[in-house]
Amino acid sequence: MLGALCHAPSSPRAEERGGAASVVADPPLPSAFQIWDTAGQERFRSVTHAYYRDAHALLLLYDVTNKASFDNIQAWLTEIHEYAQQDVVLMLLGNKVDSAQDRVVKREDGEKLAKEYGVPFMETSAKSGLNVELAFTAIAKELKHRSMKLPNEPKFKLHDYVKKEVRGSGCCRS
Ligand SMILES: Nc1nc2c(ncn2[C@@H]2O[C@H](COP(=O)(O)OP(=O)(O)OP(=O)(O)O)[C@@H](O)[C@H]2O)c(=O)[nH]1
Repeated sequence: MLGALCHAPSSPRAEERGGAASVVADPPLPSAFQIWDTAGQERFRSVTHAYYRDAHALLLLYDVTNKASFDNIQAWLTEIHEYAQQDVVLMLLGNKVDSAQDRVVKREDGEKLAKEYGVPFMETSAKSGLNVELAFTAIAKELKHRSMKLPNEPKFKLHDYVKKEVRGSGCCRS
């Protein structure tokens, strides 16, 4: 699954492209975000990039109980490199950590992959809510800081923020 975030301007300029509507940020200060959930399945791959090519941020999710979803991440990253905006904010999320007994992808594997590609990483659970708000808050803060570019404010560091705020699943990390 791939989540795409776009700044949503107050009067959106939506463009129909190949059947997909994308919203482009016009004003420098976003007041809201549009969140798109795109299909993660291989058979939709050829149309998915139409949904995320104008996105300002992409949340790349795999399922910690499904090794194939983790193995797909590299292909997604290659795709994103080709089709997404050059300065798109990326975040890798290992979801379903509430299903500890079914876990097949270790946290360390996610961390390693994220490090390889230089993207922030955290494990999440849509079921328990673990780190879900944090993931969106971190992306929102990054996009806000980028669009405001206040010269006297210290630069927001997404990686550092995520490292400081991230919570573990309860079993292994506080
Ligand atoms: N236990 C658990 N189940 C989850 C979690 N997130 C999603 N699910 C379940 O996993 C299944 C698939 O969820 P979807 O949200 O459809 O997955 P998806 O990745 O969007 O699927 P695609 O449309 O193929 O991209 C559903 O049955 C969800 O209820 C989670 O954090 N924990």
